[in-house]
Amino acid sequence: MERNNLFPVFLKLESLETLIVGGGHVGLEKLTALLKNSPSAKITLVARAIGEPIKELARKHTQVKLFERNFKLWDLWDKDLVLLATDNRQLHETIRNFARTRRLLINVADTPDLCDFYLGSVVTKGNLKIGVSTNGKSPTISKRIREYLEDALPDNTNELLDNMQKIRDQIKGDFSKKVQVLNDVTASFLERGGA
Ligand SMILES: C[C@@]1(CC(=O)O)C2=NC(=C\c3[nH]c(c(CCC(=O)O)c3CC(=O)O)Cc3[nH]c(c(CC(=O)O)c3CCC(=O)O)/C=C3\N/C(=C\2)[C@@H](CCC(=O)O)[C@]3(C)CC(=O)O)/[C@H]1CCC(=O)O
Ligand SMILES: NC(=O)c1ccc[n+]([C@@H]2O[C@H](COP(=O)([O-])OP(=O)(O)OC[C@H]3O[C@@H](n4cnc5c(N)ncnc54)[C@H](O)[C@@H]3O)[C@@H](O)[C@H]2O)c1
Repeated sequence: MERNNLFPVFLKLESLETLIVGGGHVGLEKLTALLKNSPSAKITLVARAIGEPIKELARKHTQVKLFERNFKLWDLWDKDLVLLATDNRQLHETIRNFARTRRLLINVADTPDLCDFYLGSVVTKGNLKIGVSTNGKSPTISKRIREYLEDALPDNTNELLDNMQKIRDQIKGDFSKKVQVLNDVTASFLERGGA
C-alpha cells in the first residue's frame, strides 16, 4: 500500500521569518491559515497588487509587513520559509530554484511537485493541535477529517491537559514509574470524554 512519508513538525513562526508572494485569493488563504494558528507570526507579504482583505488582516496583526510591488530576489535574503501564491507559474519556478540554492523551505500554491512542505488541515482545542495531511491526494478529505475531529474531541480537552501538567509536575520517583502513572490516569480518556 502507498503511504504518507511526510514528516510533520510544529513550527514556532514567531521566531522565524516567513515570506508570502502574492496578494490575491490564494495569498489571503495562506496568510489566514498562518495567522489563525500563529497570530504573532512574523510575515512579510510582497505582491504587485494586494487585496483589501489582506490589508485589513495586516492592520489587525501589526507585525505583518506588506509591500505592494513586484517580487525582488532580495526578498528571500532574510527569510526562513517561503510561500508562493501568484498567478505566474514561470515566476514560481524561478523563485523556487533560487530559494533552493539558499536551502529555504518553500510551498508553491497548487504545485505539489515544487513544494518542500504542504500546509495541513488543523484541529485546535486549547493546547491540543492535530495536523492532517492526505499527502496531497485530497485537501477536501483533510478538511472533512478536521471537521470530524473538531466535533469528536471532548470540549474539556484543554482542562485535561492542564490537569495532566499538574500531575506531571507532582509525580516523584524514577522516570519509568512516572510514565506508568501517566499512562494509568489517561487509560480511559477518550472513552469517558475526559479525566
Ligand atoms: C489543508 C489545506 C491547508 C491550507 O491550504 O491552509 C490545503 N488545502 C486546503 C483546501 C483546499 N485546497 C484546494 C481545495 C479545492 C478542492 C480540491 O482540489 O480538493 C480545497 C478544499 C476547500 O477549500 O474546500 C485546492 C488545491 N489544493 C492543492 C491543489 C493542487 C494539487 O492538488 O495538485 C489544489 C487544486 C487547485 C486547482 O484546482 O488547480 C494542493 C494542496 N493543498 C494543501 C492543503 C496541500 C495538501 C494537503 C493534504 O495533503 O491534504 C497541498 C498539496 C499543497 C499546499 O497548498 O500546501 C486546506 C484545507 C483547510 C481546511 O481544513 O479547511
Ligand atoms: N483562487 C482560487 O481559489 C484558485 C484555485 C485553484 C487554483 N488557483 C491558482 O492559484 C494561483 C493564484 O490564484 P489567485 O486567485 O490568488 O490569483 P490572483 O490573480 O487573485 O492573485 C495573484 C497575485 O499575484 C500577484 N503577482 C503576480 N505577479 C507578481 C510578481 N511578479 N511579483 C509580485 N506579485 C505578483 C498579483 O499582484 C496578485 O496579488 C493562480 O495560478 C490560480 O490559477 C487559484
